[in-house]
Amino acid sequence: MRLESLRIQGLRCLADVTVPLSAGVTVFVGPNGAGKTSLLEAAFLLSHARSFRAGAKDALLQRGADQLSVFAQLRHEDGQTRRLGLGRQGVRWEARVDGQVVTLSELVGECAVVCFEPGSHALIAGGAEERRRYLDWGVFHVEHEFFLAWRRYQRALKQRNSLLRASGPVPDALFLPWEAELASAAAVIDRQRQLYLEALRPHIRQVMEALLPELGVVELRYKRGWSDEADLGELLAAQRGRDLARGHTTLGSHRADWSVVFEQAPQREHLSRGQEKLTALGCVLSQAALYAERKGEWPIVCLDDLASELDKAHQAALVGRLKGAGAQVLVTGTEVPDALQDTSTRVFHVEQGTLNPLL
Ligand SMILES: Nc1ncnc2c1ncn2[C@@H]1O[C@H](COP(=O)(O)OP(=O)(O)OP(=O)(O)O)[C@@H](O)[C@H]1O
Repeated sequence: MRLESLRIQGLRCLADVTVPLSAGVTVFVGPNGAGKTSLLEAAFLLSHARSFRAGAKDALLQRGADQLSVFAQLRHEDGQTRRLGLGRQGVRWEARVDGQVVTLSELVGECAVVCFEPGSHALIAGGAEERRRYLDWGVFHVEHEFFLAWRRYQRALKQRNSLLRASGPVPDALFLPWEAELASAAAVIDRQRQLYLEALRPHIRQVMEALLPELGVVELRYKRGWSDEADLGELLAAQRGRDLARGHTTLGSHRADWSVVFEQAPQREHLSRGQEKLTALGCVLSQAALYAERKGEWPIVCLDDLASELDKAHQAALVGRLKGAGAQVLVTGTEVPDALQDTSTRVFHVEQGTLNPLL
C-alpha cells in the first residue's frame, strides 16, 4: 500500500502542509527542529491513533491551535483507494474513512505504517508496555477477533481495579463476574498473541540472520502474564488479597511480555546499544514482512533519522531490502543518506514547518 498524499494541519510546527507522495523512497531533509519527524508522525498516527514519540497526545497539537487533522489518500496494491482522516478538536478525536465517521480502531485497521526511529530501541531495552503495543498492533492487523477480546479485557480490568480501590469492603460476589470475564478474554488474547509470535518466528530468524549474524540463532520468548497451566480466574480469586493491598490487578494479559534472545547474547544486557537498535529494526521489518505475507502488500515504512541510527553498510542493506520488497519508504535526515543518492529518490526540503520539493 502507499500514501498518495498527506495533508497535515495543526500538528506540532506543521500549520498546514500538503505532501504529494509517490511510490518508492521519499526523503525529507532539513535542519534540526524543521518538522521532518512530525511528517512521519502524521502518517503513523493514521495507523496507530497515537504517536511513536513518548509524551502526551496533547503535545501533538500545535501550540495555540485548537484542532489538528491528518488526511491521506491511500492506494492499495489492488488499485483500491481510501480517503483517511483523523482529526482532533478540543479533547475529541474523530476518524473518517471515505467521508464516513468510523471508530479509531476501524481507521487503524485501514492502513499499516511501521516506523524505525531513534526511540525504537525501547522495544528491546525499555519496559514491557512498548513490546505489548508492538505485539498487539501486529495481532490486531491479522486477527479481527483479537480486538473484541482486547476491548472486553480492558473493560473488565478497569472494573476490577475500581473494586480493588473502593473505599469500603467489597463482597467477593462483585469481583467474580469481572474475574471470569478477564479469564475468558485473556484466553483469546493469549492464544492470538502466541499464534502471532509463532508466525513471526521465521521472519525474525531470517531478518536477524542478515542483520546480526554474529549473534547466532535467535529465539522469541513469550510470557503470558500469569503462570502457565494455571487458570487465570482461579489465580485472580486467590490473589485478591494481594491485589487489594496494591490497588491494582497484578496478573493477566496486561502483564504479558516477550523478548528476542540470541544464542550469543542470552541476556539483553549482552547487547550493545547498536545491536539493540538493529534488533529493534529486525522486529519492525519482521512485523512488516508478516503483514505483507498475510495481506499481500507491504506496510508503509518510515525511517526517522536513518543516517544517525545505522552505519552505512546497514543503511544500504536496509534500503536495498525495502526497495526489493516494493515498499513505500519515508525517510528523514539532515542530509540525503548515501544509500539513497540516486535519481529514483524523491527529496523534499523541510524548514520551519514548510516543504519544498528538491528532486
Ligand atoms: N505542540 C507544538 N507546537 C508547536 N511547535 C512544536 C510543538 N511540538 C514541537 N514543536 C516544534 O516542532 C518542531 C518539531 O520538529 P520535529 O521533531 O518534527 O523536527 P525534525 O526536523 O525531525 O528535527 P530533528 O532533526 O532535530 O529530529 C520543533 O521545532 C519543535 O520545537
